[in-house]
Amino acid sequence: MITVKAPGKLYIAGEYAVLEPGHPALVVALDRFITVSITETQDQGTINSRQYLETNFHWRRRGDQMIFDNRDNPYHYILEAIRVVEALALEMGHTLRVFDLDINSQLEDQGGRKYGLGSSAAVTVATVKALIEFYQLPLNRLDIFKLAAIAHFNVQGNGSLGDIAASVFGGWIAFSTFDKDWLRTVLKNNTFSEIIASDWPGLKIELLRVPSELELLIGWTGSPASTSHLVDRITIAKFAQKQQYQNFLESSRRCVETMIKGIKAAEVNVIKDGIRLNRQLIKQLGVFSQVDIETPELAELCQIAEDYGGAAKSSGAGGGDCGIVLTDHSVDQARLISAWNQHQITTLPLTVFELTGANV
Ligand SMILES: Nc1ncnc2c1ncn2[C@@H]1O[C@H](COP(=O)(O)OP(=O)(O)OP(=O)(O)O)[C@@H](O)[C@H]1O
Ligand SMILES: C[C@@](O)(CCOP(=O)(O)O)CC(=O)O
Repeated sequence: MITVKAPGKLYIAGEYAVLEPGHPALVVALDRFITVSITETQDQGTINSRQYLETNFHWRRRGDQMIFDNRDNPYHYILEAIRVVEALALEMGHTLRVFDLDINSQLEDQGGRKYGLGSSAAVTVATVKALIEFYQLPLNRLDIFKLAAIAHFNVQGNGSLGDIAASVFGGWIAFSTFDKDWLRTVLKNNTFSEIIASDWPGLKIELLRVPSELELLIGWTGSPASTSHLVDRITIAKFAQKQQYQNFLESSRRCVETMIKGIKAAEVNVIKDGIRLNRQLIKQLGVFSQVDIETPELAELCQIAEDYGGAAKSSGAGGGDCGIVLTDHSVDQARLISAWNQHQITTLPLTVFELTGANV
């Protein structure tokens, strides 16, 4: 049996603008994981997720096809990840085999409510990593990003794939997305080996080291939000409010680039001010798009954190899920957390997950 894991993530800054190439976001991997185990079997394989226990998934192999009943299927990301890696394995001359997959997630609470920590990305990355080990494909981390990004893109279709980058590379990263029209075109005309070997136009993944006094606090509002639904609504506003959207893109780009410089120069105040400016930009985007990105619960979470000297904003698509706070020595974290508790905001006790030789 082979067991691999992939971490969840949170966006720190640059959300929505990062959907356009050339507009960076900051994103971190967190020390909560989705684990995938793969075991070779005969004839019939199962796909089994601890979070979907009633819906065991049965499949057979007919030649190079997986045969299953689509009505059983809550496993879109996993199946697409398998399809993509197996297509590459075939191109590389491997014979496909039958296996059981077992999935377990730490990215939701006991009651099955998601925290907004990128479970769809983590399950895709973990499945890709498991299959790559199973077929012993000689691939590097950027290859894994590309395969998982293709699988996720084929299912969700409207994300930047920064969540996949965080889950593959770990730590703090500056991420700019690639040209989606390019990917759509090459997927129709090229082999996976060719696509993996090419430079993806626009794609930039830079690993960053943040100053050690900078700490990340995460507050959870307890209400899940649908990222792809929120992104669709912003996409409508992008065409209806062209000029305001362009202004948003430009301001977000400048703001995140300043933050990246601040990180490299270890200037904590520049980074914190960047969070505050990015919060305002995203709030304005919500107002002119008429999308509730910073909900009243997220606004309260941020206000409390600001009262104690933290720099706070909604994380990711907003509409619920989590808010993030950057703190330094000047912030009394214990009092901030106790104020959050009094307002039904749950602190998620997570830290940034760095990939080291030992935990690749
Ligand atoms: N433990 C799991 N087992 C199998 N599939 C999972 C698991 N966790 C998540 N998924 C897949 O990911 C989907 C959830 O993706 P969605 O984009 O709604 O949430 P998310 O990625 O956690 O959220 P966010 O984008 O807010 O970070 C599920 O519908 C399922 O297809
Ligand atoms: C709004 C967006 O920029 C960030 C979404 O973040 P999250 O998955 O809601 O944490 C969308 C994306 O980058 O895919």
